[in-house]
Amino acid sequence: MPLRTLESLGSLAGKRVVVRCDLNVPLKDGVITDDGRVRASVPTLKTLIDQGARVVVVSHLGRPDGAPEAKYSLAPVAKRLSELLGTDVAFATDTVGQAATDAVSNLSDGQVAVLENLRFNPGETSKVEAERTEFAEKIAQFGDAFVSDGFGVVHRKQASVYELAKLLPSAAGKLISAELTVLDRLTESPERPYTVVLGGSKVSDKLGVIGHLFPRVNTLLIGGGMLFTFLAAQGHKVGASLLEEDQIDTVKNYLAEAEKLGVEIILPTDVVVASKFGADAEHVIQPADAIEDTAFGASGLGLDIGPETAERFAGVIRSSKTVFWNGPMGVFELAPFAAGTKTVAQALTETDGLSVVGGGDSAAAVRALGFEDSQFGHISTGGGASLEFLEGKRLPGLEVLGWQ
Ligand SMILES: Nc1ncnc2c1ncn2[C@@H]1O[C@H](COP(=O)(O)OP(=O)(O)OP(=O)(O)O)[C@@H](O)[C@H]1O
Ligand SMILES: O=C(O)[C@H](O)COP(=O)(O)O
Repeated sequence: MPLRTLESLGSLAGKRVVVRCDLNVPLKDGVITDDGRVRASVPTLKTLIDQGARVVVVSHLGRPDGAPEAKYSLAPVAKRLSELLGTDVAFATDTVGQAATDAVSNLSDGQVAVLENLRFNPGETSKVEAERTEFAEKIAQFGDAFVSDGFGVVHRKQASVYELAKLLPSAAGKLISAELTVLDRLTESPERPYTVVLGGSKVSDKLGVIGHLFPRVNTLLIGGGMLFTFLAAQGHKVGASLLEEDQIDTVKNYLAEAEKLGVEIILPTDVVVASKFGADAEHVIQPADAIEDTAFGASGLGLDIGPETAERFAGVIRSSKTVFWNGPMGVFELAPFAAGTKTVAQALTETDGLSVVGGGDSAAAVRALGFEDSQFGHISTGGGASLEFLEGKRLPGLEVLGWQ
């Protein structure tokens, strides 16, 4: 069955429409550092406003633990959304309490309200289906229809992504439809060589995906926080760098399996090792198998791939016909550790094949480093979501909308 699109909901004039967006943007001291995901939500919201719907926007931000935490408030996001839509946007200081009830009942046709962070409520991410359903029922009271448009979160079986879609007439928004059109090209006979570049810090999420990519790709380039688990699997010491010790055996198996299947996994040969996590940290370029052999010893932190590795990765990317990149190569937010990410981004702009960047932080990285969205084939709002889509997995947030 194909995905149910917005049109399948018929006229939404005068109806209350709950829209699940992924407005999980990077914030620094309460200021949005990259508004890409807010911009990406605009086409669907504008369509609904133009139809005269009463629009109730819900989203998560970060990973709060089921209770309010000021630094994860969606208030700055609601303000930015109002600027981008060119209209007032009401903000409710809770998700399903009195403030939300008032904000929704005060909406007139064509008006928008944003409710506070879904993940301030334990029901949103609960492992217990009944608890998720109970929370979804509370959100469902605010809508006559549900539009799911948070592509970045369709891989999560969470109340507002999955259960809510079963409680109201539901359909995918324009962002999800647009993302699937491009990502489908990467799953249906991609041009080869096909290279996937992986980095970032959500290491355990992404390590789980790697094995499933083997039948699909020719080369995997490993950078970012996950490279250290690979180095550890090869028997190297990694100082105080990010490491998933319980994944070392899995990674060993990956290395063996990749060799058997003829998939090339290219690991860094040099790493930028820092004395501490900070822009003013002392740092040196170090062979990847000698991370602890610096003045910082076992407290040294690998915060970027080294220049030799970056150039090697760039060469592979430039000669690929299809490249998918998820996760920064280093801590690009700190200038001394941005070079690897910049070299890889530059190479993606130079390949004559299809280049796709996936992930909130990856998209933020390329923009922060001065690249334009138009220099890439596509910038996906989904990090984990796009990766799991590429591995051919059935994603709950898409299945519930009819996608097969
Ligand atoms: N060596 C490293 N050590 C620690 N953190 C790192 C390292 N390399 C990259 N990072 C961090 O990884 C973060 C991004 O990781 P993440 O996995 O969230 O990326 P993403 O997939 O683009 O985003 P998302 O999954 O949120 O859409 C950045 O904040 C960056 O600083
Ligand atoms: O940043 C993302 O990839 C999405 O917003 C999903 O966030 P999560 O990994 O915290 O579920």
